[in-house]
Amino acid sequence: MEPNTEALRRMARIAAHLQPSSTQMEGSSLLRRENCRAKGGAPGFKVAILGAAGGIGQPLALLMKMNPLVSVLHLYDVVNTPGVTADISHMDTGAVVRGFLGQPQLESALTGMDLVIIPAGIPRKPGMTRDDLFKINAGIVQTLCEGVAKFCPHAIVNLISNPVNSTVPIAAEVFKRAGTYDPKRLLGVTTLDVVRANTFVAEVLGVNPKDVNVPVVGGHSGVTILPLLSQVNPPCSFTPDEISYLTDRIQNGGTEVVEAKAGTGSATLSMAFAAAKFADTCLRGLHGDAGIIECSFVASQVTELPFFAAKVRLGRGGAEEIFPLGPLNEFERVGLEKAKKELAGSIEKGISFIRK
Ligand SMILES: NC(=O)c1ccc[n+]([C@@H]2O[C@H](COP(=O)([O-])OP(=O)(O)OC[C@H]3O[C@@H](n4cnc5c(N)ncnc54)[C@H](O)[C@@H]3O)[C@@H](O)[C@H]2O)c1
Ligand SMILES: O=C(O)C[C@H](O)C(=O)O
Repeated sequence: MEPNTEALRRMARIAAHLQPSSTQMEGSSLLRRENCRAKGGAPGFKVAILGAAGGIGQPLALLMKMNPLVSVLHLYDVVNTPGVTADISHMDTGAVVRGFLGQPQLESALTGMDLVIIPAGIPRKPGMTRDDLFKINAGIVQTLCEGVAKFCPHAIVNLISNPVNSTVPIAAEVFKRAGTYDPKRLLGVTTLDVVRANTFVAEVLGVNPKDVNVPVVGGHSGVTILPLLSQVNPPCSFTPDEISYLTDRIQNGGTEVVEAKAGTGSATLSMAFAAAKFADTCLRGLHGDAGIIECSFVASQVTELPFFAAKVRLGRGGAEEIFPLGPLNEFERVGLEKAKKELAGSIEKGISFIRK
């Protein structure tokens, strides 16, 4: 390559990196940037985290910065993103990190994104249910999803904010109203239930959790969290006492953490791990990898309810296939009826929040 061609390319790369959105909160580092030869952007996907300065958002940002499938990472919050962005951006991995602060910067945060992960909203304190978060989080999710509909309508959305059983229907209604709804691209994140189930089942079996896969269906709250212990992979059996212990522990894993944190929040680190795992499966699906299957709370016809968590196959279009629940034992059939009863109310509450 001619030396002057390489110099021109370098200048172009620097100019591209110094576009307005990348400098919004970084004025003081501009001079130092101008001395850089180039800022290499790896090929890959563009990912935004909304709520990036929070308990989940920060470790999730760290994990997404480590993901080789991510080329650009946008960190948006209503507080503290300058510090989080400066910190994460020093990691020597390929993804270019940009920070965005407050509603006026939501457009820049979202434009061009392939995947939007939403952990924005308040967490539980001891004694609260996830539904107690509805009052505040419903409005936050509505506003952010209105932004997604406007600025990156084709992005895949991973919704973490609780109560997931209601916030996913809220997001669906926002997208329908905007005319951008694609049910395959809206995924409620229930991976933490699977991560917990794998961990607790592995403890009982005395094996490595990496070698265990427990399908968890239904929703993400109390009895709606339905682990299918009859379908554990690799196949195994449990005593009635083990089934009762495991079901209870998986359904109440969130509360276990809320109580242990004693008023300072809910699961953040294990959740960031679970969210990063789920986001990675979505990106691998977008990338065209085959056989990517995870549980997620999605629009579905697996039951008579409009939304249900089940195993889904992730592909270029998002949740491209939703698998039936498979054969359930009597204990699971009873659990399914309880789950559906509670889920119906939570879904309706989310839908009517937007349709009101
Ligand atoms: N789906 C799951 O499995 C799961 C697991 C754990 C927690 N959660 C939920 O995730 C949410 C976040 O939990 P956390 O522990 O990170 O809480 P947190 O309070 O530590 O962080 C939330 C962040 O959201 C930000 N935020 C608030 N309003 C916003 C807005 N309009 N736009 C952008 N950002 C905004 C806050 O500034 C804060 O930084 C809670 O609702 C919690 O219940 C879900
Ligand atoms: O329990 C919570 O409130 C947070 C989250 O939903 C969890 O399962 O840890």
